[in-house]
Parts: sequence; C-alpha cells; structure tokens
Amino acid sequence: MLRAYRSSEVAAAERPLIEAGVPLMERASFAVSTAVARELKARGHRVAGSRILVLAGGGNNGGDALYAGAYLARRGAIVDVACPAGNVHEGGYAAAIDAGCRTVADDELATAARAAGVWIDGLAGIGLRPPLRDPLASVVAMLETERATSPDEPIVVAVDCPTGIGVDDGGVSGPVLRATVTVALAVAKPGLLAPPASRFCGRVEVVDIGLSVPGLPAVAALGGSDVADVLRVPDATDHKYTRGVVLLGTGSAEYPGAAVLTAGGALGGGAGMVRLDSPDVASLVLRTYPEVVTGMGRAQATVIGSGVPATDVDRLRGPLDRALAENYPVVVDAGALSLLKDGYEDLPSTAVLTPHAGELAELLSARGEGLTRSDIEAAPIRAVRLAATVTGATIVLKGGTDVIAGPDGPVYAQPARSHWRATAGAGDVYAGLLGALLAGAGEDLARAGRGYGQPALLAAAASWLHAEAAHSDGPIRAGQIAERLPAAIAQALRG
Ligand SMILES: NC(=O)C1=CN([C@@H]2O[C@H](COP(=O)(O)OP(=O)(O)OC[C@H]3O[C@@H](n4cnc5c(N)ncnc54)[C@H](O)[C@@H]3O)[C@@H](O)[C@H]2O)[C@@H](O)CC1
Ligand SMILES: [K+]
Repeated sequence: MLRAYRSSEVAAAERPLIEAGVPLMERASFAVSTAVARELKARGHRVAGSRILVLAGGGNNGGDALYAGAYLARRGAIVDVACPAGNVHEGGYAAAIDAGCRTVADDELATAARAAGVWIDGLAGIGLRPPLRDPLASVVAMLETERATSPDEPIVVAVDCPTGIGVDDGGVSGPVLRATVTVALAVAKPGLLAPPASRFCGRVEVVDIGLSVPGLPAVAALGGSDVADVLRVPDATDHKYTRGVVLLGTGSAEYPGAAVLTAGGALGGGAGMVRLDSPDVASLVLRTYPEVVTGMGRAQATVIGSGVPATDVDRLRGPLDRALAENYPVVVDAGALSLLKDGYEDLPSTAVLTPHAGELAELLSARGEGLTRSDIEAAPIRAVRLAATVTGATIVLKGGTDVIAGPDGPVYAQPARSHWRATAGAGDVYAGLLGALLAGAGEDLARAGRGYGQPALLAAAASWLHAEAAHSDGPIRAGQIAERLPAAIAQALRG
C-alpha cells in the first residue's frame, strides 16, 4: 500500500530526528542519486560522462538535489547546478562545488537544460505554498517549453514531489515541472497519488530514509497484496450463499447491455450467485450468462441504477430501502443516484455511490453544496470527502484515477493502468464487481452496522482489480474487462 501523509504531518515527524542530528538529508540525497543512476542505466547509459542539471530552490528540497548532484559528480557525471530562486542551501551548494559541479547563470539555464539528459528537480518540495511564484514560476514554464521543443526528452527526477503541485490537496494551480520519476522521501504525499497533481508525477518511488509517520494516511493506494488481504477466498465450508449473492437492479429497455455488463462484473468478481430483478432484460442477460437467476430474493449486496434512466428508477426504491433497512451494502450507480437527491439524509457507509464528476456535482448541489463539475475535477480529494461527510455514504468518483472516500478513514486513489479502459460500459462492470466484493463481506458488514471504513477499502480493491483487468496495450471493450476479472483476482492472490 502506498501511504500518503500531509506535509505538516511529515514535518512534525521529521523534527525530532533532525534535532537529534539524524542525517536525513544525506540519506535523501543518496536515494535521489541512486534513482538517477538507475534511470540512466535503464536507458543504457552510464553515470560517468552523463550530463545532469540540478535545479535547486532555496529550501531543503534544493539541498537534497545539490547533495545528489555532488554524489553523481563524484561518480563522473558532468553536473551543472542552477540556483534560480535567489537563495540556496549553503551546505548543499558547497558540497556540489567541492565535487566539481559547475554553476549555471540564469541566462545560461535554457542551454544547460537542453544539453542535459537528466534534470533533478529540487526547486521546491513540501515547503511550497502554491501557486508557484516568480522567479520559479517563469523558470518552470521555460523548462516545460524547452522540453516540449527538444528532440530528446530529458529524464526528470523530482525530489519528493514535482515542483508546483498542491502537495496536500492534489491540486494544480500554476506551472508544474512534470516528472519522469518522483522520489518520495519516507512516505508519499497526497498530491503524488491523487489527480490532477498525480498526473505530473510519473512513476512514484517511495524511499526509506529512516523516518516513519504515525497515524492513518490521508490518502492511500492499494497494491495487489492489499487486495489479496481483503478478497474473500472460498474454503471447503463455503457454498453459493455464503460466498455472497448479488442482486442486480440494472439495465432497462433503453440500455439493456448494462444488465449484461453488471452481471459480467459480478460473476467475474466472484459472486456466489447473481440475481437479476430487471424483467425487461432478463432473457438478454440469460443468453450471455445462464448462471444468472432472475427475480427477487435474498441477497448480501444490491447493485442498482446502471443503465436505468432517471425516468425509470422508481422501481429501484424497493431494493434500495430493503438493503438500507437490513444493513446490507448497496451500490447506487448512474440513474439511481437521482433517488438520493430527495430524502435519504443520513446514509450508512455501506451505501456506496459511484458517480462520475457530473453526477457528483448534481448530488452535491441537491444537498446545498454548490460545487461544479470542474470544481470537482480540480480537487477530487476534497469533493469526495465532502460528499462522504454530507451523505454519510461511501463515494467512488470514477475517472482516470478512481478517488474513493468513506465518512472516515483514508481517501483511496486507485489509478488506471491504461487509459483504454475509458470506454462505454466499463463503469457498469465496476458496479457489478463492487457488488460481488461487498456481497462477500455482506454478512460481516450487516453485523457491524453502518460499515465505517470497510466499504471504502473494498471499493478501492474493486478499483485495483478493474484497472488490472482493463490493462491493455490497445482498445478493450467493457465485456472484455469483465471476462478478465478472474485473471486479475488470481493475479492479486498470487501476490
Ligand atoms: N527537514 C529536513 O532536514 C529534511 C527535508 N527534506 C527535504 O526538504 C523539503 C522541505 O524543505 P523546506 O521546508 O525547506 O521547503 P522546500 O524546499 O520544499 O520549499 C521551500 C522553498 O520554496 C519557497 N517557496 C515556498 N512557496 C513558494 C511559492 N509559492 N513560490 C515560489 N517559492 C516558494 C520558499 O521560499 C523556500 O525557499 C522536503 O520536500 C524534502 O525534499 C529531506 O531532505 C529530508 C530531511
Ligand atoms: K521538487
């Protein structure tokens, strides 16, 4: 699991170690130099003879970059050092000069940037209060132009975070220096995981510098082994009912395929049984999935709304109310979200809402929170937290990175592995899959009452599996994502 903590929490954890003289900056800069060497090696280059540009701001982030430059210069790299902030970390600068680095004047920076194969971004780290101001803002804008017009992409290694991102809120409010790889010191930071800032981070590598941050992370991203921990693997005592029954109130005469896709998601996600309560589309679903049972009946999780237009959702009120009354989890997708605009004041976290940004904006405005779709896309962490707080429910904001929050616990940010998954019906498969995971835990969730952070964790696991199943070098159909879910589950379980 990648765990991200806010800058104030990192600074508070750092303070006693720094006071005790623990050489955190030495460790950090050594880790950065190792990352640079590895990136060069991966492209068939050696450190010796490589041209590297260190971009050093006036804070400790610049110090890290300068000491890293010194290490690399001692290994034979040709290292230029630019300090455009007007001040510089003195110890780091002295070490860099001592190791043979050359200082670049401000008017030579563009030329040095073009000549270098690697840029080490130490302009600002967790001490930055965005938006980035001049002179650094102009420097970053110039470097981005340089990169865009250069025939060879430089490898950009960001120290701790790409300069300019909203480290704590994941926002982007000014120029950002896009990274190839971000070397996160000790722990990730929210902006490294959550969009839109995470789109500027490249690969995120967390390095150990002997610093741990206590408490729950603000933002987390599950890996395959975390998913394996929450998957319910059947044993010899299980049968279809104990593995979990998913009831689907999905699909309509208008969008019949959504019922097929949610059924595929639920079956591929390991449901013990899938029931379908959508008479209009039952025969279509049975043609693809004869395993599906039609009609109402007992279920440990309910999925409603996928492919059901808002004009036809009244029939879903029954299954929704029953799930809520019995404390069983319910996934409220697409058209069914409109049911929640009126009433349903205090939902439990076992109600999992799966809106995209536009649907979330509508839901929030019905609750008196005037966020537009673009407000939500600019600050998804804040939006899902707010929505979870005002509704009580678990919110899954679907996108290139799914951002998930319950009323308590961390926000999860689960990235797509390839963006080919942005295809019609992929969300229906997700809703069915999530239904299967929730059904597996349904009895426990019902016993535990309102669910607390558990549904968010399961939703994050569903996002990981969905991303894994949709991983593709070329176009993929939603139906194929459903077909590939069993392999994604096996992949998570193999570790
Ligand atoms: N404290 C330590 O000893 C350690 C800190 N570490 C490094 O230190 C970094 C944090 O260092 P600092 O707290 O010195 O801060 P930073 O170096 O991240 O940034 C502060 C600098 O940015 C400038 N700045 C702030 N907001 C700005 C804006 N909007 N526009 C332009 N400039 C702006 C400040 O004037 C200051 O010069 C971490 O990200 C990490 O790289 C690591 O070396 C680990 C140990
Ligand atoms: K940086």
